[in-house]
Amino acid sequence: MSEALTERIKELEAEVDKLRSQLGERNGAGEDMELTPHSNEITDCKPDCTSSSKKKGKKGNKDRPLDFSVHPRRHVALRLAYMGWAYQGFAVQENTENTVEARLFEALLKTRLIQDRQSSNYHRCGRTDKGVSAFSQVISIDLRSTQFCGGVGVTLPENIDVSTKNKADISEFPYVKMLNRVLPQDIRILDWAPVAQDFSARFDCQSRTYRYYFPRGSLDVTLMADAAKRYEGTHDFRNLCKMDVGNGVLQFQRTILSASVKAAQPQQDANTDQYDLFIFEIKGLAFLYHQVRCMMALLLLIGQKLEAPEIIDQLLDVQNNPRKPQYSMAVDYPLILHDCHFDGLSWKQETEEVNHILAALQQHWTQTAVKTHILHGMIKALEAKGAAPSNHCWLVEGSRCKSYKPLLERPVCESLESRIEHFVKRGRLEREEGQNGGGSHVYKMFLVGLTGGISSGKSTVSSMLRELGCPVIDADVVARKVVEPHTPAYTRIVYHFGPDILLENGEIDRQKLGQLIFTNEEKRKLLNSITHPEIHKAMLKQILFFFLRGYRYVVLDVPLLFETRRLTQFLNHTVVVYCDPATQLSRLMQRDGLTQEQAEQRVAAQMPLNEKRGLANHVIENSGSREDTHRQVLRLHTKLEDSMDFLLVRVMAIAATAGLSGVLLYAAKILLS
Ligand SMILES: CC(C)(COP(=O)(O)OP(=O)(O)OC[C@H]1O[C@@H](n2cnc3c(N)ncnc32)[C@H](O)[C@@H]1O)[C@@H](O)C(=O)NCCC(=O)NCCS
Ligand SMILES: Nc1ncnc2c1ncn2[C@@H]1O[C@H](COP(=O)(O)OP(=O)(O)OP(=O)(O)O)[C@@H](O)[C@H]1O
Repeated sequence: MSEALTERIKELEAEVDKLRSQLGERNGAGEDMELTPHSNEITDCKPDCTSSSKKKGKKGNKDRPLDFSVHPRRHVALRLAYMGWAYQGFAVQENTENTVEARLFEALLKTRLIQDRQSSNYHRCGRTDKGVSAFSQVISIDLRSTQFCGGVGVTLPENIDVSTKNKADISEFPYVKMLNRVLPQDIRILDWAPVAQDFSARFDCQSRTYRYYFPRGSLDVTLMADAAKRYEGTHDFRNLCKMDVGNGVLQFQRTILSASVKAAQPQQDANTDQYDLFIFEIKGLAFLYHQVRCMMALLLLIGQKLEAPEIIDQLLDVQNNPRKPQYSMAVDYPLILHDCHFDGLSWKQETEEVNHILAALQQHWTQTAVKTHILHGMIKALEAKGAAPSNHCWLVEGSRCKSYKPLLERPVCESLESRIEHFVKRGRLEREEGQNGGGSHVYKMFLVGLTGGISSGKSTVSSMLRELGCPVIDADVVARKVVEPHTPAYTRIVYHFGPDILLENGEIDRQKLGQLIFTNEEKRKLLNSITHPEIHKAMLKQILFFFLRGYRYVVLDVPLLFETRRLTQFLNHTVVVYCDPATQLSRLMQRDGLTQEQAEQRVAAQMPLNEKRGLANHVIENSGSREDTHRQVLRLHTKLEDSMDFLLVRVMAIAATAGLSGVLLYAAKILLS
């Protein structure tokens, strides 16, 4: 009886072990679970935080609201490394929570380095797809700072007297340490750099380097290395990428600065062991969708001697081979965004943190290398028993046909022209006839007007759109710029409203001017007649700037859109942010510290919100929660991305012939006439 019981216990223990190991595997990056577990504690780390002070200060801090408006902000670049294997890609997506960016923002919020994503002035250097890793992804963002004495990238709080603050040489928040404490182990911040306010990780990146790792197998790596050189230079890569015409990509020329195939361990070059690892390394200014994986697929075919190296030249020759042959690209997991190059950034490392990261990587490497060698030992043992090693290349997606069909004899994908035709038919592209009969294509661009009543939530909505990557021009911000001292509008305002309207430092006293114009229609009209032409001119310059940078649409956040009507003729979409009158009034009083009478005067200075609602073709109802508004903004964003009702702004075509000044002249004529 007791023997049977012991036997049964053993069986159950074995079962438990089995289930445990299955659970480990199902957790995706199972190896990570065995690493030092990450702490979830820190929420409000002070610059001098140590583990003991952290423990003391933690309790009670967690849910205490933090007034971000009394802290300096600092525009910084953060460099991060991640193992992308367990993630659905870098950028946030609507249909999954499992992205690197989602984890990153959770950490930024948890550490209270940002108030929310919308107001964080965030840009990323590149997107990496599902399964792709990065050693040097760079983002730019505004973080809370300790620097009341200013410094590179620092913006001091507006509504507190910084002269009362301690300006001694106080150290900055330990950004790297703070974030790494709350990030998952497979995402690490490496270092940070203070950057100028206008720095953008997206637009200021000089070049990007990708690496693709692969074992030698039965590949002829020397042939691959020679072939890789053929990628260098500026070529049309339409046959070596996924053509993303639907997202406005019509130009497939890209410049590759260098391309090489080399042994991962230099001394292995001379060996012939099929288990040695090699790297395809490629540096370019910018890359097309799936470009590196297509380039690697071709190299793998060449390495297997299924194609000659000349196939690269043939596929880059789009005159003779205008359509991409059907082929599978290389798999995702060996690809890594190895480096993003920026000029003149002064990266700051936190030594202790780098040591931690290194130790964690060594631990991870040990586990993985040991597993690799266990597998290697098994393979070798089977080979020694006479098993025939497979010549199969495991790095290409999809199944493999028994007999190889050369690329140039395969069925081809749709041509670029027919893809463009498809989108022309759907109204997303327009054909431009050239003077000598030749046709070119202009991607249609459009303007979206976002408006509402005072304090109805325009800025709230426009921040959400910005966060989704939409370019937004805020008329209130522009209105402040155009009345800075010594601008033409400033001079005219002082002339008409008198020097009493100025603060001691010579700037316009906005509160005083507000009191004057919101209680007097004539004065309001006078101010509008001075400021509005200047505001429209400045906005126009920004619109062109965005279009010339390749944006397909721009959102104009203009409170008086329907009152002035000057811009409405150029808009394809108008969006009104609505909220019920009582909510609008109470939010306005609360935000601006106004009496009910003052708030009512300001509301009355504008077209009734109900009327505006009737004039718009999209309405965002913002009387409820921010989450509710966010859901509506996501839907609006999808509509804009898919929009087919375009107003063609032909500035790009004109820019090509007349240059930017020509464009400005042309557009100014339209907008300011
Ligand atoms: C009157 C001024 C100095 C008050 O400045 P203040 O910093 O207090 O407010 P801010 O500029 O942030 O505007 C807040 C809101 O007031 C409303 N508002 C602003 N100007 C006007 C106006 N002329 N008529 C009706 N509503 C206005 C808008 O809803 C705006 O979003 C300033 O608004 C101004 O210069 N207005 C004239 C320029 C203008 O029309 N701006 C609106 C953008 S087109
Ligand atoms: N859904 C919401 N729930 C709670 N508060 C909100 C919501 N939407 C906006 N607010 C708050 O209402 C106030 C007005 O919002 P916001 O500044 O976005 O309005 P606006 O239309 O841009 O104002 P203005 O016309 O003055 O520029 C702000 O204090 C904002 O934080």
